[in-house]
Amino acid sequence: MATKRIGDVVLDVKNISLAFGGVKALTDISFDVREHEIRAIIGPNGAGKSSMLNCINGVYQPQQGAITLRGRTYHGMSPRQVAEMGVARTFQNLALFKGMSVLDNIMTGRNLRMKRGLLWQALHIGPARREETEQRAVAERIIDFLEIQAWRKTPVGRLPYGLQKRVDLGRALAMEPSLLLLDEPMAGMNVEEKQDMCRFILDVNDEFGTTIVLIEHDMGVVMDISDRVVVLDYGKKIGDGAPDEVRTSEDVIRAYLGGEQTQPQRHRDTEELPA
Ligand SMILES: Nc1ncnc2c1ncn2[C@@H]1O[C@H](COP(=O)(O)OP(=O)(O)OP(=O)(O)O)[C@@H](O)[C@H]1O
Repeated sequence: MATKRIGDVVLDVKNISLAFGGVKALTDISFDVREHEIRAIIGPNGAGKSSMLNCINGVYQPQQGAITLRGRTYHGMSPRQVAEMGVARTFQNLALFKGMSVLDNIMTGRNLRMKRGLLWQALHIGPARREETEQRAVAERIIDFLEIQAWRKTPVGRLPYGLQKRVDLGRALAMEPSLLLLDEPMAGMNVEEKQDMCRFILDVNDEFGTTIVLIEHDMGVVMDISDRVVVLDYGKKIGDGAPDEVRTSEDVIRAYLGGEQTQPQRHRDTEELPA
């Protein structure tokens, strides 16, 4: 296998602090993400992982700090503006239209790329029709890539959970992102579904060159596919480095195992760090 080429920093997260009233979700968090990297964010429940992704895609506006994507620093940008800069995400709790087909759900990811307005699309004439045909071709290519051709006309709500997660990935890929944020892509999956999802994430990273930031509770998966890992605990960064460095860090082991006597609810059975 060819050596993976990691490039320059594309996302720079600097001194981010975010609070909800008295709850400090994130305190002074800094880390960077390099081109073509798979960067994981891990930590026990409530550590601030989803809040971090929500800052990166513009859903939350941190009270302090700055996020810079490819040299552009966010200043009160909306999620749509961040998406237009090439950032797409999947969600912990799927954000799909259950009654719509696989193809139509993936087409919703193309909306950002549509040049013609809604009126043109509704009238379905001339350039709008041509554009829709082109957009459908892209959606069909994504369906082939994710090996979900057999269900392209099936309403998403009828699919098993693992396939719904794959469609959610397809909807995000339809935005042709340069930075893909994955919020617990393996949650609720069986072993076989996890293996498939791992393969697709690695293929997206490899074949499209997409940079990926992912939150995941399954430590085996994180250690297998990530280039570097950030560890959060109670909103603070307690580790940052290659999977092997993080795995052997005393602070990280303490956060996962040490708290077990006092706060068992913060731990999930899939969360254990492998020996
Ligand atoms: N919209 C919100 N309003 C109020 N508090 C919030 C909000 N979002 C997150 N929090 C709080 O911020 C802290 C961090 O939550 P967050 O969901 O980011 O953690 P997490 O690491 O993603 O947890 P999990 O693994 O359980 O999904 C928690 O104390 C949570 O209750």
